[in-house]
This record gives sequence, structure tokens and C-alpha cells, in this order.
Amino acid sequence: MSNAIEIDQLRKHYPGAENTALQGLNLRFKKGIIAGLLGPNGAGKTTTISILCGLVHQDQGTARVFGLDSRQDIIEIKKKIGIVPQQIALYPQLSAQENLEYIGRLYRIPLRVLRMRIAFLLERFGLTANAHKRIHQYSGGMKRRANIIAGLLHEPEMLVLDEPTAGVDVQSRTMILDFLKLYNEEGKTIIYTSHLLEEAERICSDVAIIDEGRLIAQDSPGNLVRQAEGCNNLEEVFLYYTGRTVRE
Ligand SMILES: Nc1ncnc2c1ncn2[C@@H]1O[C@H](COP(=O)(O)OP(=O)(O)OP(=O)(O)O)[C@@H](O)[C@H]1O
Repeated sequence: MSNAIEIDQLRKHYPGAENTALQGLNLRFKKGIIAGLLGPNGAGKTTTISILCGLVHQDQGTARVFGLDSRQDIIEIKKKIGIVPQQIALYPQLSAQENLEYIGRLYRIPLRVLRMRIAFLLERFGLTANAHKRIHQYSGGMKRRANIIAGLLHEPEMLVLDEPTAGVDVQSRTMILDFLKLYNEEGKTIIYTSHLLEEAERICSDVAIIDEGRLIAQDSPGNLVRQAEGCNNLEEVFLYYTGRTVRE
């Protein structure tokens, strides 16, 4: 099976920042899997995702998505991946329908096709009845679900999600995770970050733990638990590798 993501010796230091965000990160994720990119606060997860989708440029090293270079082939990459950022990337004063039509047109999706996709996804994420409500009137869970739809409109081969279940209730979380599993069963690759390790353990077939901008461990959750001495679950593995010191 070929790789969806290939990252080699990635380095990034934000101008004026105290710490170096990425210090020679090496990482591979295979096509067609649900992969977890895990790490404590400030480990470099968002920076990694931002480089993969061309929002941030690395100082050194290479990042490839389906063999395409994140610096040279970003237009091609953007057609193949859907990004769901940590922050809600929707206009609060517009309705979900208006936001999604606007975003879909940026992808040049024909309006008739776009409206069908929006209707399908709103239904899938339980938002049909609130399609014409403004986003600022949405609950946290509804905003997260609408934010995910925005990343799916162009039917990407890979979905990259930065903490898609942060701060949502169990019902929204279950709906989101069920969708990710279904999308993956259609052959799509899912890469996601989360601080909820029990959740990652449940849905990921491959987990990479990063800390201080480097890869610390990577394997299936089951193998990681077996290999780390005295650990019974992914949370214990995470503490085993990253320690108990609280991060700034
Ligand atoms: N725009 C920026 N300017 C300066 N420093 C930054 C910027 N973005 C991130 N950093 C720093 O880079 C490092 C990595 O941050 P990053 O957001 O990638 O980590 P993360 O693993 O996503 O963390 P979290 O779990 O808190 O979201 C941190 O030390 C952070 O303070």
C-alpha cells in the first residue's frame, strides 16, 4: 500500500518564537487508513497539518501528500484533501447553507451538484432543520459538524481534521466518529489530531505520537500498548513517552 503522507526532516521555527515547532520530523501514513496524530500541547501537530496543506511553509525538509510536494504542488494537493481546522472556519453571520454554497463555489463545484451535496451532508450530520439558521446561533456541536461539512464539499480523497471532536457532547462526537469510519470505508484516508486518547484508540489503525517537533512512537494502538512496559491503554502509552510535565 502506498503512502498518503511522507514527511522527511521537517523543520519549522516561527519568527520570534521561543521553541522550535518542528525539529526534524519524520512521518509516514499509509493510504486508506484512519491515522491519529497525537501529542501534548505545543508538540507541533497543527504546524504539521498547516505545512501539509500549504498554510505554513517549512524552513527545511519535505512534506508530500499522495506523492505531491507541499511547496510546489499545493493546488493539486488542495483538490485531493479536505481540511477541517481547529477554529470554526465559517462566517458567523451567514447560515450554514450560505456558508457552504460560498465555500463550494470557491472549489468551482457546479451549483446544482453543490446543492445536492450540501443537502446530503446536512442530512448526514443532522443539520437539515437548521440549514438556514445563522452559524452564530448554532451550538458548539452544530458548529463543529458544519465545519466538517465545509471540508467535504469537494469530496476529497483524504480528510485532515484538527481536533474535530474538541468540546462537543457525546451525541455530536458519536455522529462525527461514525461519519469518519464510514468515509474511511469508502477508501478515503483520514488523518486527525485529538487529545482524547480513548477515542483515538478506538478509531485509529495507526497512531503517531509526536513531542517537541519529533516523532516519538508510531504503530497500531494495540502494538503501542504491548510495546510500552506496564501500559494498559493508549493514555498510559502517551504518558510513558511524553512524560507528566505540564506543557506551556
Ligand atoms: N504562529 C505562531 N507563531 C509563533 N509560534 C507559534 C505559532 N504557531 C505555533 N507556534 C508554536 O509552535 C509550537 C508548536 O505549535 P502547534 O500549534 O503546532 O502545536 P500543537 O501540537 O498543535 O498544540 P495544541 O495541542 O496546543 O494545539 C508551539 O511552541 C507554539 O507555541
